[in-house]
Amino acid sequence: MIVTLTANPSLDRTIEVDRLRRGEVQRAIGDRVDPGGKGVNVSRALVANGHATRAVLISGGHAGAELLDLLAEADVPIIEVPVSQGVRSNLTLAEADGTVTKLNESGPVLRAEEIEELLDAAISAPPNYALQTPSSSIERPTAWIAGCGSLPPGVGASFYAELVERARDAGAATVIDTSGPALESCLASRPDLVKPNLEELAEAARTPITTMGDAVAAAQALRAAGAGAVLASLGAEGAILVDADGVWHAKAPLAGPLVSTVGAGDAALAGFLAAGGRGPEALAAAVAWGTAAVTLPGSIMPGPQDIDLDAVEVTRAPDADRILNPDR
Ligand SMILES: O=P(O)(O)OC[C@@]1(O)O[C@H](CO)[C@@H](O)[C@@H]1O
Repeated sequence: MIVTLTANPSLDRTIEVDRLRRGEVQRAIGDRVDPGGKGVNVSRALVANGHATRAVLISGGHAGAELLDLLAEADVPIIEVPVSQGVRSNLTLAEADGTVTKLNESGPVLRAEEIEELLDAAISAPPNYALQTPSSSIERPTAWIAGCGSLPPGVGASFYAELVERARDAGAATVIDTSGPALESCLASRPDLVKPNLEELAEAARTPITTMGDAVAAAQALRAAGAGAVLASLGAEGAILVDADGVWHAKAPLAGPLVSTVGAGDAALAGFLAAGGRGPEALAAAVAWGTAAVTLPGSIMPGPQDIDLDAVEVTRAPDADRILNPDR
């Protein structure tokens, strides 16, 4: 059982244009709305692949109501914490050449009691979630709690550190996927895993990253600061896993044209957790799920029909001199 916590979920609206021309009135050539927020996406990907999950998220306002409807349609089990201000809407402008411009609102201001309820919901929601199958009821204790995404206004940077400590007391492993001060301040609480992208990794380690060697050194710096393992997504270069056993790199070719990178990191994290949450097999799954996600529109999460584990190449001790390009 994997519980995700999204303190700042969103209604993700994608508008497709041929080419974005700033300052002009343009007609969309396509549009779509997806449920959004990083933890929400992780749960959506898990559901799409038949894994037990619960998405803990705030709810409120018109966007929040639409978000809940979309999650119900997708059969994503949720635990909602109603808050006084409305859930945000985020906008993606997708151009025909694959360029994506994303405009994320800051989100509702949360009150102290709402923040406390959110933490409580994540920790106490699912001690023994019973998954019903036709013949039996399988007990699934919470294996992982995934704290994902930005923190809305009013939520202090120590939110994820608090989550990690409470989860540890409750016997669950934790992964944190966030950026900036929220990422930096959770490290001292020793999360089992953090999942930065290249930019977030460079920011947290306070070092520019140009090569694979730089990325590995930055991941090692995050481990030295307290993270048990670092799963860093590297765009077209796949991902690296740096843990107590060493360094692995995994990469896969795209099975079709690149359509949207939005949510690909979330799909990768879902794949990693679904495959056990540690070691090279989980890294391979992360890259297979993330690579599948970028060939799908908006933030559609890949299902088994999209994911090709056999296409992933995993190597130990990757070439340190390899130049990394964050763009796919
Ligand atoms: O503003 P945050 O919380 O950092 O990111 C939010 C977000 O960009 O992340 C998801 C993709 O990873 C989207 O569904 C959502 O709009």
